[in-house]
Amino acid sequence: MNTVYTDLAARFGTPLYVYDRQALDAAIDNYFNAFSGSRALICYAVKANGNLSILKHFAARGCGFDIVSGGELARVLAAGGDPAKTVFSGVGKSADEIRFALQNKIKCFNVESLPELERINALAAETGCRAPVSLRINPDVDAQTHPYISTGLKDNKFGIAMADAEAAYRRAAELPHVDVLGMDCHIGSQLIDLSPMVEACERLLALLDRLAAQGIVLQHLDLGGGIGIVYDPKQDAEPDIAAYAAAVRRLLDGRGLELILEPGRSLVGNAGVLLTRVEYVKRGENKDFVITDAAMNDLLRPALYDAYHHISNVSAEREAFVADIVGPVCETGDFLAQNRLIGAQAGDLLAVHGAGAYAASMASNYNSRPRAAEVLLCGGEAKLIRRRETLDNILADEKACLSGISACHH
Ligand SMILES: Cc1ncc(COP(=O)(O)O)c(C=O)c1O
Ligand SMILES: N[C@@H](CCCC[NH3+])C(=O)O
Repeated sequence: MNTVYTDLAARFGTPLYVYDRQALDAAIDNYFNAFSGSRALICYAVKANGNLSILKHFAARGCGFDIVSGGELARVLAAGGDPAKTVFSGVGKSADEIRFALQNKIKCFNVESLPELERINALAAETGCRAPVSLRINPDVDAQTHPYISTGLKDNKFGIAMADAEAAYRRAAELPHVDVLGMDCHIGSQLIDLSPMVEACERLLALLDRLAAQGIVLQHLDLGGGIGIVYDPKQDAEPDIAAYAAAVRRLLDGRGLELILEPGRSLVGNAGVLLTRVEYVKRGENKDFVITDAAMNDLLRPALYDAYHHISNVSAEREAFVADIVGPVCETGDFLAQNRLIGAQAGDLLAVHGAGAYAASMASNYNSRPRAAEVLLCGGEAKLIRRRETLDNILADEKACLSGISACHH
């Protein structure tokens, strides 16, 4: 029995996300050690877990941030992160988001298309400044990951095609209100074999050389995020960050480029669990179900990608049976695991592992379920870093509009 988890569940209720600061530190140290000696800036990808206390911790550890919305920039600012270490990715940056980022003097826009480049130039002119830009190049490398989280193939919506890249850089160099600083890519997420990332780096460097020959000299190379984590200890191998770092450092040797990385999942994924209580065990003719108080709105990954998360019984070891572990949401796709060998009975506390990344940040209020609380373990101390949402929180914005509706009655 894990008494820490049992105590936390009793104190804060379930479902509950629990993160371990020591594990966050170990993950960031892993990157710092692998890239020590190179000019590398780690820009944590806020989308993986944007909790303000986690951002504050990464900022204190010297990290910058990778954002994909004005909302994520607001998070970085609220957490005391440095906009001058913040890069802005994403295919659909709105004019308001671009203005907000210009006003806050972010490090760089990772530009994903020519129309976006023109818009940034125009808005920088309007704001009376120059916009720092990098072009996100789609290297057409197969990341060999789930198709929904593969981003570096020609058919994906992300980045500027390699074939169009030189012309795009020439256009950027002509624009009066942008400073062309760098080049970036991000080929996908949850990569276990990192050789496609090295291949992408090689392709980008070849492009960088072709540009230099035309007088367009860049200062930084941003290789994105994407390094995977072990979700299933029986199946997954640990990605070799040190070997990846060594390969990248060899390729960059003597080039004087600043290296930027945008890891998300690999910094937080295995630092978190989702604690959930078993409400019922329902035995069926063909199938058994373990019904928990956590659902797809708390952890979407199994429903969305058929993703595997290891699930353990925190309360007791019991005789195991095969069951679907499902939540209370009214969707057949609402499962945390399917056909899983698990020993559990009503009232038991379960831990869903690998829930530090893309769990709380993808949570929703579907079925009017309040989003769960989040706790950060700091040594022996448990700190609440997000209060459990209340029904009042959920209803407030609609209640505020109700009187207008009654006025419409005929
Ligand atoms: C542009 C960009 N950078 C960084 C990340 C973070 O990726 P990961 O969590 O796989 O490290 C993502 C998400 O895949 C992304 O789209
Ligand atoms: N949300 C995804 C990863 C997408 C990464 C965003 N670019 C996951 O849970 O695995």
